[in-house]
Amino acid sequence: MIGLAVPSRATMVYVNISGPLVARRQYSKLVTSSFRLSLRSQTALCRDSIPRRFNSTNSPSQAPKGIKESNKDPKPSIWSRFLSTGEDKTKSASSFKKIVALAKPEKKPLSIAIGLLLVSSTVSMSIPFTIGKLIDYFTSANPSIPLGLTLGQASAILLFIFTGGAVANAGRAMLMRLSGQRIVARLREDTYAAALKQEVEYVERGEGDVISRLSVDSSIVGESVTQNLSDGLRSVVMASAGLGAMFYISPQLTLLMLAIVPPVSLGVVVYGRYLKRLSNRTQEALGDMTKVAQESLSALRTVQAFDANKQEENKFHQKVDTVLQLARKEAIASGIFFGSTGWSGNVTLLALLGYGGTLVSSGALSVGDLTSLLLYTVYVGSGLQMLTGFFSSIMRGIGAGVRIFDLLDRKPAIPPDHGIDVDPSRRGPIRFEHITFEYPSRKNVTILKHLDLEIEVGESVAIVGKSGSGKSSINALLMRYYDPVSGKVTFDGQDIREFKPSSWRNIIGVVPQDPVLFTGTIASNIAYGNDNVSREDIEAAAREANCEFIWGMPNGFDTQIGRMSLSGGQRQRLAIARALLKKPAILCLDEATSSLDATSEHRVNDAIDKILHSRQTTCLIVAHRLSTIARAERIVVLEDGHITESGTYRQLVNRPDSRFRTLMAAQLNTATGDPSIPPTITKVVKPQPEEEAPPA
Ligand SMILES: Nc1ncnc2c1ncn2[C@@H]1O[C@H](COP(=O)(O)OP(=O)(O)OP(=O)(O)O)[C@@H](O)[C@H]1O
Repeated sequence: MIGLAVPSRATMVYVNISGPLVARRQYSKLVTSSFRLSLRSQTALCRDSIPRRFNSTNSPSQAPKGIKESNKDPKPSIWSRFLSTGEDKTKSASSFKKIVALAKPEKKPLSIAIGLLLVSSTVSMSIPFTIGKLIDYFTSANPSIPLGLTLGQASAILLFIFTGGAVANAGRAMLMRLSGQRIVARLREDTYAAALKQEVEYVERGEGDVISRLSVDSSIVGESVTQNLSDGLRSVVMASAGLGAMFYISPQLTLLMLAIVPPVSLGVVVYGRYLKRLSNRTQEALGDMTKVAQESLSALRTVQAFDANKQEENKFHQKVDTVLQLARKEAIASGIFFGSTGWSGNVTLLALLGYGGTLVSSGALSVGDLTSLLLYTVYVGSGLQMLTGFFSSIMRGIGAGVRIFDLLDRKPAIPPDHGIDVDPSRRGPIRFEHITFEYPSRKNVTILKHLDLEIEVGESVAIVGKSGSGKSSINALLMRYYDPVSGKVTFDGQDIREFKPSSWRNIIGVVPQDPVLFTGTIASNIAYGNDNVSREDIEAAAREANCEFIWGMPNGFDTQIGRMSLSGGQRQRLAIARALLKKPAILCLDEATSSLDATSEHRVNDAIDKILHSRQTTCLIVAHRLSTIARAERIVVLEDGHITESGTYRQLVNRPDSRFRTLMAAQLNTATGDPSIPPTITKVVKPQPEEEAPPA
């Protein structure tokens, strides 16, 4: 086939045969880089934040939006794939506008780049003309050069012009790429900030598929405003300047070539739209795939303990297969598209050569002009082909933009910065007033039913109840991760919905069951979220939380720790220190000792005791262990969504028909297998002195 190559952006685009290659290369680049990026960022970003109830199996109710939509119509008609719906069109139009707006801060470098693009394209477009003139010069019996230049002078001028073109091209590529990367960086930061503002449910359930938006979608959008814009402009310049030059050389031959443009343009539009839809589905599928990988890799110990490698491989295989099926569809579509456009290009060239040959024979056209014209045809063809790529990339960018702007524009159900600030020194009772609550994702299940609970300032209250009775949900409401369906939670007589959630959460210290430690030093983990604290404050909090083990470590508070490098009890005490450093008005302990052995439990309880006795801190304790429960001044029993019993430990165990006693007896029986053990005595195993005491 015709082996002419014309300069393209990074590679040479070979007319007729390279279309499918380019498309395939771009696609495989997209898929592999998406996976690489997603996986890398997933692992880095989510290493420490696996939600407790995170579920990656995509039941229809939990599937991301796009997948849910595609599941609704398992057999869409061929045409429905090409045509956009009204809502889709509006979203795409607004996404396009926002993508253009993203480029605004880059106006200066982009304008320079466009100027350089025009220079380099003009130089490129002069090549066929020059080659034609050179052929005529060498084949003429009476050669002459315009302006009376010698061949040497003309060659020197041409070399100078081509060098200038190459420099302009290099400058254009550099400026475009840098602007693109800056746009991607801004987009990522904004997307990340928007994700952090969302309510926990949205992110934990993977609804926003934040990771693939951060990694893949932002790159696609960034590319579409810069690289694609640059390529698009270049191809427009190539196609239009090429056509102009062709008209100048031979209008008849140009009209012959133009006969092919309308059908190709229609194909470009249809193919572009199809690609956009396919690309959206591919992004969703890639998101699913990385979620599966992320979940199992972050739980590698469990996977290996259950010898579940094969099971995980199968799960991953299914997700990879979905991506592959979509890639197959795109491969078929691009094969048909590029095959047919390539074929039409070849036929046009042959027709031009045939008709042009007769014009040369009749003396109506010189050999040089025919050569120029054929070269311009290749340029125009290549320009059109690049426009196809440009169109489909823009479509892909718009699709990715829709997904990113969905998240950027999303109003969180509980905006963290709305409301009034809470004075950190403020103290007051907490009241749960007639609370009815259901999780937004399970609206048909009422977890709390008209629950009333009051906790006085400085009082410690333990909530007990069967597993799944809603104890942690009470904590979640207090933290304002959710709002009740009806009723209200008040602090010092004021509805907590009036407070700015970030400021409200700041006066609460939380010690969860499985505390998360972030990569960094012990000191930075204790000071987490607290920028202005001294080393003395950190050490004091650690001392108060019985974290003597820190003084025994080689680098003390500067020891680097990862998520898994401390024991459960040590992590728990570090979490207590972290909570204490805030000097919180309210402390929430969510099953802080439930997974610890007796020795660690004792040390943690000892730390809890100090808080209960020495501070004016209101404590809400969700606990299973008797040893922890008994420390609270008051115990409330949660059953069937409301409080059924309330009193001190002694009051509750001595009550006839005590529900608390039944609950605890069941626990003890399960633990010991001995139904005769009375639940009235809290036995705390005296620990062996195991750790170095902290310096006073
Ligand atoms: N994010 C959530 N979305 C939907 N349902 C949830 C969510 N979190 C908890 N649930 C459900 O709400 C109910 C109460 O859960 P909760 O965690 O409050 O119970 P719990 O008493 O703390 O249980 P446990 O003692 O086992 O930790 C359970 O049925 C649970 O499956």
